[in-house]
Amino acid sequence: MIIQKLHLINFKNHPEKTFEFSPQINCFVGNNGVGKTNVVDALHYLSVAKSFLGNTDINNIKSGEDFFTIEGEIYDGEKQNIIKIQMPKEAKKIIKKNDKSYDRLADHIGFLPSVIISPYDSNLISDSGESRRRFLDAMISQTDADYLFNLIQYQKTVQQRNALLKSFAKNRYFDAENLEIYNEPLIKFGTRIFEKRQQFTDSIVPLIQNYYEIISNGNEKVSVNYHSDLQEDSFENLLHHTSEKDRMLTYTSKGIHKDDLIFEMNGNSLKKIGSQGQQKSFLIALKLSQMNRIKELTGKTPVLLLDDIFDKLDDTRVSQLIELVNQEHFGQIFITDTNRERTEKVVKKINEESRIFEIEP
Ligand SMILES: Nc1ncnc2c1ncn2[C@@H]1O[C@H](COP(=O)(O)OP(=O)(O)OP(=O)(O)O)[C@@H](O)[C@H]1O
Repeated sequence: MIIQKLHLINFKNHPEKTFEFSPQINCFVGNNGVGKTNVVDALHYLSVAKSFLGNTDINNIKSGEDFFTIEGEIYDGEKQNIIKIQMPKEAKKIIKKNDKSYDRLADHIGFLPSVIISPYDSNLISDSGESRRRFLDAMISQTDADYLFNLIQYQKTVQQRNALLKSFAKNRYFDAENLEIYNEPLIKFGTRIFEKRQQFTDSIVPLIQNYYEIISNGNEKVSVNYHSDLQEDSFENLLHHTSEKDRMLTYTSKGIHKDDLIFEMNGNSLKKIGSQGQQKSFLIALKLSQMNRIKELTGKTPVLLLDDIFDKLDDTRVSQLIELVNQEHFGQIFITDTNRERTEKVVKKINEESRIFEIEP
């Protein structure tokens, strides 16, 4: 997938801008705050119709304006497509492909797959298990439509079961049979999700380790372990054994909603002992592995968005990363950097066609 052109109107700090991209490497350079990340965020919108920074759509309309428009020309290997996202202040967001509106936003997901590596990824290491579960879910659902369906059903069932436990406590009453009604769907959907998460993690771990080894020049070893209550016992037994505890706690204490990914470096917690550069190298390895899997499972090469990628990496790691990009043919890449000289040096080393865009406020 190649983004050939991007046209922005009133998107964040950009009143109106047009970019014509190289099919290979594109760099946005300029001082802090000029709007480099904002351009990358617009590219992210073309992929999944939302910001990667977690901002609401309305906040992305340029201050004082009534709407924003992001328009992209995308070559899918056969033909040119126009994706247009319009966000009026007073109405709903509209997404059109070749002038036709999508009925559901979800129908657009998967047309232009992307992988973003940005400073905000550090949350994956520092935050609670919830952000890692969300990441795992997003990775799997990009290539498996059933997964999302199972997950939504599971989450609804947990909510209903928890509501029932709370109502038992409120009314000083307990009915084990009534609670059991929720166990069956919980087991059915939960076990499927568990198996898919386990399979996905198994498939991605060797890739992460390989990429990390290349970027770090073999300096450290990292590991990723999937932890789930369902590894201890069958979900049925777990629910059976914890029903008394759940009654006291008034929520479902065991299940895949408690899963986590454990990131380690040389056998210790990456969060505790990893330096900023090591953590960043790990996140890059993780995201490149995600890219590799999407490519393998969908046959589409995602666009790679690298926001502030070189910050905190030493020269050796930057060189290794460039070497990797050269070898693996990652497809179209977008890079932001405050340092034009460094960007020019990096781009020279990569044997691909490139364009550098100086972003001005
Ligand atoms: N809705 C908005 N309207 C106007 N300006 C906005 C809006 N949202 C963000 N901005 C501006 O965008 C700028 C930040 O842009 P961005 O994060 O893309 O900068 P950057 O070039 O990537 O900077 P850095 O090098 O520091 O990462 C800020 O000046 C901010 O005020």
